[in-house]
Amino acid sequence: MILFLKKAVRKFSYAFAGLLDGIHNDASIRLQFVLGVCTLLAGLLLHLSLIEWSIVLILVALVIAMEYINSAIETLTDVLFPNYDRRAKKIKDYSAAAVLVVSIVALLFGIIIFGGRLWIILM
Ligand SMILES: Nc1ncnc2c1ncn2[C@@H]1O[C@H](COP(=O)(O)OP(=O)(O)OP(=O)(O)O)[C@@H](O)[C@H]1O
Repeated sequence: MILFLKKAVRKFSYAFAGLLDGIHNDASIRLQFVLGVCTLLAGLLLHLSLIEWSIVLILVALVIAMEYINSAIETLTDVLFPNYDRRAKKIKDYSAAAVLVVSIVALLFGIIIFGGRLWIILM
């Protein structure tokens, strides 16, 4: 049991180190964190409902997680293909497209949720 807990703590510390490394060394990840924090602050200001908070939190986490996966794939691709290679281009472009899809959905939900709240306040 203690061995299992030690292993779990070690795994968590690796994941946490990855989290911090991304924030320190990857501009795209940092940007997503900044946008995420701004979104959460806007949510606090606009007093979102429970269901709105649930959607916002899921989407903020999803976009940030996708950015981490995209960066990991980019790093791996750079190792596997140090020179120009059309397979590397495909891998990186598909990976970036995945982030784009989630980001567009998050943006649309943001417009609906935050736009709706502003509409209620301003009317
Ligand atoms: N080895 C390669 N072979 C072919 N095309 C590549 C290669 N590396 C990058 N590319 C192309 O250049 C684009 C940008 O790649 P890059 O590695 O600069 O990623 P990025 O999107 O700028 O991310 P970041 O700035 O976070 O590194 C890729 O989406 C891909 O189209």
